[in-house]
Amino acid sequence: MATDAQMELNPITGRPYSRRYHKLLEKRKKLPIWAYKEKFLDALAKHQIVIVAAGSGSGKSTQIPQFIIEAGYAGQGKKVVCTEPRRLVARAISRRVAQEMDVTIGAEVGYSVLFEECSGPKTTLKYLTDGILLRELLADQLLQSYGVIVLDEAHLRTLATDILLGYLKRLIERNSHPDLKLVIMSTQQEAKWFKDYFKCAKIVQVQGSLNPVEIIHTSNPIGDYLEAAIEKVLEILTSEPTGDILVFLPGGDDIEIGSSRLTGLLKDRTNEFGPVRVLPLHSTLSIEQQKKIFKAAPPSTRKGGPVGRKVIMSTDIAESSLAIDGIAYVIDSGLSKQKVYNAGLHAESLLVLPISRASAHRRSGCCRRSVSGKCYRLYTKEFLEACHPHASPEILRANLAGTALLLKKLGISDMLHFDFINPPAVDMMTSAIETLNYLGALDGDGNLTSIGELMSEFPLDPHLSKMILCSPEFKCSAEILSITSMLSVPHCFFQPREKQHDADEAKAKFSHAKGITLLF
Ligand SMILES: Nc1ncnc2c1ncn2[C@@H]1O[C@H](COP(=O)(O)OP(=O)(O)OP(=O)(O)O)[C@@H](O)[C@H]1O
Repeated sequence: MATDAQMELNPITGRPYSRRYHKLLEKRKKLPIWAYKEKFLDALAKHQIVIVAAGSGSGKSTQIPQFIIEAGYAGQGKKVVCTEPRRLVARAISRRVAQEMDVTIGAEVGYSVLFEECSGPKTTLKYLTDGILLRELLADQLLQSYGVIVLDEAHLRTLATDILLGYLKRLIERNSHPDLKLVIMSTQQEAKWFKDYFKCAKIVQVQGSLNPVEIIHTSNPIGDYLEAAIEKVLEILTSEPTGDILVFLPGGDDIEIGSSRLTGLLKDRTNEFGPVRVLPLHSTLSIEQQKKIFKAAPPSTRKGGPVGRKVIMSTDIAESSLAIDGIAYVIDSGLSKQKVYNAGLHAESLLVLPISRASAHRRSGCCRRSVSGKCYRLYTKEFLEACHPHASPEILRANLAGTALLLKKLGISDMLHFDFINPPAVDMMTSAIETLNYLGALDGDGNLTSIGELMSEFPLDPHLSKMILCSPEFKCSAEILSITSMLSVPHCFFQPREKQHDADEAKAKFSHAKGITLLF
């Protein structure tokens, strides 16, 4: 017979809660953030801006928006939105939250990322990328349709989050939307940045019950981090007790090569290592692949035999954006891919660079949630000491032409005096304004021209939007649209070193005798 708790009706759908809801609720109650629910809601009731300072895995991304909904901040035309810097994370977390709330994804809980809208008229909680919220400002400058805006992972300091912080600060200071509440979520170490910026904000510090981590550096620099990481995985599988392994590598190609090499090395060796599931984790993963990350490790294949494990090979996405349970060992290459703008060449590049000390700390923290763990750093202590304390905010190293155009469209004419949390260098801003002037988006007085107005409607680099707008004159719109599309998405051609020949053959189908390849 169903118990009273099982017969309880979901106030959102009017239907009894499912069994999965009750199972997930038990898990949710064990998250560190759960003990801070009242404290957080009390702070939100009394303050317009609340900073949640919590470590990775405390449950802030999934629970805080639900607490806000339960407390009645949505409804009467107002939504609660939560920004994530990464598309994959917005999708993954919103799906999980829909399950936890026992509703259908795309109905009451939805998400919106570039090229994908999964929400409807009933949506009251929406996860979206910070870039999408910025674009939404163009249609609703006072953000009238939002009751609460949650900026998650603010410590990552993406360009879009920094602009949103500046814009929302201005909106709140001018009292343009007095009912709006702003929640900023960050790791503990970086919360101070936001408190200094928003003096009137209330901080809610969330302490997690974390286990100790043993940190092991190499004594000498490593030549080939991928080989070293694979060797370390095999060593752990052979000599360390049960627990999953998380390997941090800089990019998708390393991850794909590493995963296929490791899978090959483990083939037919279940008796020795137990069943091991090797899983890549990077931005271009499908939803099906991404779901596997959260599934428990495979069970043992024979009675008394070694237990199963997961080995996840990931970019920095697992560092603080996605919390994965059961990790006992972290292997850290000490590297990540970072976007760098070269103002001289007017070109942006993705470079493999050393991580910051804060990043190394976060990576090691990934193995201290459920069991006490070990973090193997594939670099020396001296290497770490030479690293920057924090990654530099994207706004200090990015091409700002698109930002300048957007701010102009939002009526912020004096970008040089805009209150950014970290103002970019004056010459970077001047160069952005010069670019817009050169493209005809601004007139001599720095005002938006009519073509500048149109350009700002495209979620693209201003060079590309100008190119599209000029293409009808030269009767080449179809070609320009293809080129712009290819330039606006991540690299479309996957070329694993081990399958170079097959990859080249597949790519050759797209080449044209009259086409040329430009090598910079
Ligand atoms: N997409 C998902 N699928 C399955 N479980 C998930 C998913 N996302 C989160 N979880 C579960 O919810 C827990 C809390 O995750 P949550 O993302 O809220 O933590 P967090 O404190 O925000 O960490 P982070 O800063 O790393 O995102 C995780 O430990 C995991 O058990």
